[in-house]
Amino acid sequence: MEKGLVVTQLDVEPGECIKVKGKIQSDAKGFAVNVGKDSNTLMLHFNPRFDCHGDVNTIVCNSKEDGVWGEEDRKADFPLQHGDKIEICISFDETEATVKLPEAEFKFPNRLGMEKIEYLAVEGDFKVKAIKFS
Ligand SMILES: CCCO[C@@H]1O[C@H](CO)[C@@H](O[C@@H]2O[C@H](CO)[C@H](O)[C@H](OCc3cn(Cc4ccccc4)nn3)[C@H]2O)[C@H](O)[C@H]1NC(C)=O
Repeated sequence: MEKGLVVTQLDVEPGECIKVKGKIQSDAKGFAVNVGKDSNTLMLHFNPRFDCHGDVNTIVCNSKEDGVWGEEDRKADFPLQHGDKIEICISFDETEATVKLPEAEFKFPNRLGMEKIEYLAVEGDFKVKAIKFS
């Protein structure tokens, strides 16, 4: 399977923002935005599922430590639609990560106590248009 976008060697600190602008494919089954240290150590796996892994219209968040997934956190809201052009803004502090979407905001605990984000990956049915760090 083709990999999506991967950015390494980042140094994103608490309070700073990672902005990923793009389009959800019109036939999207799901996509994921991963941030953390590397692919095996994730502060946040933000995974909107339109219809995959047995979930329909569900946002699943999780962490990954040394390659092992943590406990999933399923969000109540699903403010996304096929074909949406959106900007996803991810920031964090010592206690939690925040994901801001155009019409919703989600929190996820900083379970690993990460003090910087060095890795960003976007996978699945999301076409990245731009990335901005602010
Ligand atoms: C009930 C017993 C089985 O539980 C199921 O176990 C599955 C395997 O662990 C869980 O699915 C995994 O959940 C992880 C988060 O907790 C990740 O989402 C795993 O996917 C990683 C991944 C990303 N990608 C790239 C990608 C991402 C998005 C769309 C297309 C490709 N390929 N594999 C995904 O395979 C799935 O969320 C879980 N379902 C439940 C309800 O717990």
